[in-house]
Amino acid sequence: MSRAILTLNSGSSSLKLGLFTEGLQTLAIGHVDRIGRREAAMKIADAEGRALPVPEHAPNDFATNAQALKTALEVFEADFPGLEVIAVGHRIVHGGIEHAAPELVTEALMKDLARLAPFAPLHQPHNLAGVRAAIEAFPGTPQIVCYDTAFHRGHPFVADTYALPRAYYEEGVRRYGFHGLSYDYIHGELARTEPELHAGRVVVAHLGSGASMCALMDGRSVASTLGFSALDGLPMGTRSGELDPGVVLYLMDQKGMGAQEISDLLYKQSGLLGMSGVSNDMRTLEGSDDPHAKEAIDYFCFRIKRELGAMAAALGGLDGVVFCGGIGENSSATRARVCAGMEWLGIEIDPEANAAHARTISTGKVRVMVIPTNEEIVIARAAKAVLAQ
Ligand SMILES: Nc1ncnc2c1ncn2[C@@H]1O[C@H](COP(=O)(O)OP(=O)(O)O)[C@@H](O)[C@H]1O
Ligand SMILES: CC(=O)OP(=O)(O)O
Ligand SMILES: [Mg+2]
Repeated sequence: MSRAILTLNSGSSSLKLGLFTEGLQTLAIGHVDRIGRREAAMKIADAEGRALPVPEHAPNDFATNAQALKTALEVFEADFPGLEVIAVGHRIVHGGIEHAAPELVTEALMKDLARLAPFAPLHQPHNLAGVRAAIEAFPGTPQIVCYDTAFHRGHPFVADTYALPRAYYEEGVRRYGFHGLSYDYIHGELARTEPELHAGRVVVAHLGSGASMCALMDGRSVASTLGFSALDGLPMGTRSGELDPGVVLYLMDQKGMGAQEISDLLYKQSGLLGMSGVSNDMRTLEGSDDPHAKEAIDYFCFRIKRELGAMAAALGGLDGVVFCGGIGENSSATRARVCAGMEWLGIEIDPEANAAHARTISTGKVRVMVIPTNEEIVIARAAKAVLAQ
């Protein structure tokens, strides 16, 4: 029987599972896409990217995150019979002020993390449901959590605060930033393969269903476009991104909307979906000739460009840009749009390298790279480290 570490990562529309040896070699990565939609499906591949069998499943096996997780675990067990899972690592989106280092799950910790659910309603409840499901599936096995907010906790005060009365900052109304596991991975890859660039000023654009950008100085996060919740900054699949708080006051005062209604609007009906009226999925938008789909893409790219300028200012210059996440890794059109007209900042793209998704796609003084992110291995490393403590 071989021993393995399992990782779970519940995104807002997808679920990723990783299976690793104790030595952190990848055995398999499973991916359930478009959860809750008719096209939802699971893929599982070995370390070389070769597809492994997915047994027949009913259409509603992936109707909710919890169902998708149950189905995915069955697929893993069928493909790896007799496996002994020695630890399960989980991505938890929000760690709040108190939680940064990866840690073992206890009942008290689960309660504490559940209190943060209102800060990240699209993620935290799914994340915690994943932990509960894994406890049930692997009773007695250590469950380890690591936090998407942790990588940003060293932000300078000006990048960590809002201009509210001080008491709000003290009680936790801060700019946390997210996608920290992804940025941690990219920082590690840069340190390993591009040490000079790593020592410089790099903006990483994590563009998936959730999207954000992070300014790295010498490998440390100094600013992020996401703030208190996973709603700030860039527009996302179904989330508005940055919004004048006056809009929220208007919705309350003039339209009589309550908190739940506004929350649904901003988390689930806005962003690429709301603007286009077509889809939250970049692949669908790129294939659509609806003018509103085009406008949604225009806005997405414009905001990334604007934030890139802002982050370069926060860094006092720019040496590199890294694209990652489902859109960042796969949409050459988005990368080309974001980089167009940025020569003033030293950004120039080689169209052929960009179309081929090459690791380096730039010709100018700023190095522009496409690095596939790997939140799963970051979770597995954390789980192994906590096990060894
Ligand atoms: N080949 C592609 N071209 C354009 N967009 C893509 C492509 N493949 C994936 N995407 C987009 O990536 C996004 C999902 O990113 P991902 O990082 O998997 O999301 P999540 O945040 O749910 O983990 C979707 O908008 C999807 O359309
Ligand atoms: C924090 C966040 O937006 O996560 P995801 O990209 O998984 O939705
Ligand atoms: Mg994601």
